[in-house]
Amino acid sequence: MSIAILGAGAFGTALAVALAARGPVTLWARDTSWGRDNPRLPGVTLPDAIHVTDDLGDAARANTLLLALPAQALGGFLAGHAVLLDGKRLVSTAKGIDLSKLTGPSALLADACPQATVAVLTGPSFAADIARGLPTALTLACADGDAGKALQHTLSTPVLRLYRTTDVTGAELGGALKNVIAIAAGVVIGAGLGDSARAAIVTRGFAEMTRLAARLGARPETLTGLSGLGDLTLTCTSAQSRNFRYGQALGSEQPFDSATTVEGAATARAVAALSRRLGCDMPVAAMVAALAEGRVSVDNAAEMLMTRPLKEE
Ligand SMILES: NC(=O)C1=CN([C@@H]2O[C@H](COP(=O)(O)OP(=O)(O)OC[C@H]3O[C@@H](n4cnc5c(N)ncnc54)[C@H](O)[C@@H]3O)[C@@H](O)[C@H]2O)C=CC1
Ligand SMILES: O=C(CO)COP(=O)(O)O
Repeated sequence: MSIAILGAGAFGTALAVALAARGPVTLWARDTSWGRDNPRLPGVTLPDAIHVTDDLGDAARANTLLLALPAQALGGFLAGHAVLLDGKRLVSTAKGIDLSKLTGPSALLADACPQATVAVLTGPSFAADIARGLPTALTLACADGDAGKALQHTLSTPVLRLYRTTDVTGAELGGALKNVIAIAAGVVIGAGLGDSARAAIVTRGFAEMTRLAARLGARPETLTGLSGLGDLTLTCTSAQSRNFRYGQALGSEQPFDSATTVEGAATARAVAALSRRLGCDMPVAAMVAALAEGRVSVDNAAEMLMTRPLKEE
C-alpha cells in the first residue's frame, strides 16, 4: 500500500515521520524550500524514507492519501484538486467544522470525491509527541467497516496504535468540538479563574459536545472514547495545545500570533450557527465564538455563564 500525506504542517510531517518507520512515504507541500527540516516541526530532520515533493500529481499516485490540512482550508483545496483524489482511500486529519458548509471534513471529502473511500484519523496526539516516537493511541473512523480495518492496519505502527470505529460523525465531531472547549479552558486559566472553574467548563463543555453530537447522529460511546473525551482531556490540560494557548491569550488579554493554526475559533462560529439551526443549546461554544470575535469581555462571559437559569445536571 503506497501512502502519501498532503499538507506538510506540523501534523502531516509528524505522521510522515511515524509512518516512515514502516516504509516509504510521500509528503506533499506547496512549498518545499525548507529541505529536510520543516520549521512547522522544529528539531526533526526527515528520515530518508520520506520523499518530499511539491508535485501533487506525483503524490496523488499513492492509493492512500492522508489530508493533513486545516479544516477551513480543506474545502478550497478540494475545489481545486478533487479530480486527482477521487477513487482513492482518503483520510482527513482535520479537526474542525467547515464554516461555509457547516459540515465536518468527511462530508467535504465525500461530496468532492464521490468514488473515494473516506475516513478520519483523530484523537489525542500532539505532532511533536508523534514525531519523537512517543506512544500514541488514535481513532480511525470509516463508515465502511472492512475498509476501516484495512486502513487501521496500514496506518498503525508499534508506537502509533489505532482503534477503529464506523461512527465517523462522532469521531470527527469529538475532534472538532474539543478544540472549542480547549479555548474556553485556556480563557479560564489565562484569566486566573482557577482550576476548579476549568474542571467545570471542561465538564459542561463535554455535556454540550455530546448533546450536539447526538443531535447529528453520533453514538454516545464515541464521544467518551479517544476522539472525544480523550482528546478533550489532552487539549484542555496541556500548554502544547495551540487552542488552549490561544484561549490563555484571550483570557489574559495578551497578543497571539495570527499565523498559528487555531481550529477552535472558526469551529466555535460554525457550532453557534449549527446550534441555532438545530435549536441545540451550546452556551460554552457560543461564548467562545463571542470572545473570539471580541463581542464580549472575559468578565461578561464568565458572569453570563454563571448566571444562566439553574438546572439539573
Ligand atoms: N499539530 C497537531 O498536534 C495536530 C494537528 N491536528 C490537525 O491537523 C490539521 C493540520 O494541523 P497542523 O499540521 O498542526 O497545522 P499547521 O498549521 O502546522 O500546518 C498546516 C499546513 O497546511 C498547509 N496549507 C494550508 N492551506 C493549504 C492549502 N489550501 N493547500 C495546501 N496546503 C495548505 C500550510 O501550508 C501548512 O503547511 C488541523 O486540523 C489540526 O487540528 C490533529 C492532531 C494533532
Ligand atoms: O489536536 C491536537 C491534539 O490532539 C492538537 O491540538 P492543538 O491544535 O490545540 O495544538
